[in-house]
Amino acid sequence: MSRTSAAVEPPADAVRPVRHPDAPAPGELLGAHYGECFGCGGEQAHGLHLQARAGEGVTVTAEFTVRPAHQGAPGLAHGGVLASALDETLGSLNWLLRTIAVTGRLETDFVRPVPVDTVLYLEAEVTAVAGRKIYSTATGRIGAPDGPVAVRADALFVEVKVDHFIDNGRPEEIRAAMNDPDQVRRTRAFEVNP
Ligand SMILES: CCCCCCCC/C=C\CCCCCCCC(=O)SCCNC(=O)CCNC(=O)[C@H](O)C(C)(C)COP(=O)(O)OP(=O)(O)OC[C@H]1O[C@@H](n2cnc3c(N)ncnc32)[C@H](O)[C@@H]1OP(=O)(O)O
Repeated sequence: MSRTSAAVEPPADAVRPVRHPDAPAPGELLGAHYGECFGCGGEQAHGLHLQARAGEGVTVTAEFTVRPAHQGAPGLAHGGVLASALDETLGSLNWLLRTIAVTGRLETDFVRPVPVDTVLYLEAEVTAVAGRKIYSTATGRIGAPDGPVAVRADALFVEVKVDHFIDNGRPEEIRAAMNDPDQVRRTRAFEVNP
């Protein structure tokens, strides 16, 4: 059962997404965009530590293991954590477009409960682009990459300038990010125009 709303349906003038020529090759890990990111950062003790891998076209795959820190009901993943895993996987797609974008809307279907220790196999794809709006879709399967679908999502990301973060982020983290040569390099790479 999927009840996708019109807000995440591409408009008639949307175009197919174009993979950036410098996007990582299919099979390559994308790496974290920020060490403290709850979704992908290696420095967040209870984060998802999700690792996304480039696929063909504008697609990615990712895996996320549900840990005890991610529970909602006893022994089961919290729905918000599963939505975070979908959000992070969908967000990582924008790296293949070399576009900085944030989630405007995320519509999630929770199809099956996901027990602790389960590996969630995620796949995501950008389906269309209309100006600053990026439309994408994702599924998360349990047990195996071709296992039963447990969660799925449709999303609208909106392209932003790096100023979005500089103007809105807490100054101490922004300062630290700007002093981290690695973060600056990642951000510059994002800013390259196609
Ligand atoms: C060196 C130091 C610096 C550090 C650099 C770091 C680089 C990091 C790199 C990468 C980070 C990636 C992070 C990934 C993490 C996973 C993804 C997330 O969880 S992101 C967090 C959650 N999301 C938000 O916090 C957004 C909060 N919302 C906003 O800021 C605004 O609402 C925003 C930007 C989404 C839109 O605001 P507007 O003023 O720019 O633009 P308007 O005109 O409102 O919208 C543009 C178009 O989009 C539609 N739109 C916007 N929101 C919509 C919605 N919710 N539903 C439907 N349509 C929507 C509008 O109707 C409009 O469409 P029409 O052009 O008129 O056709």
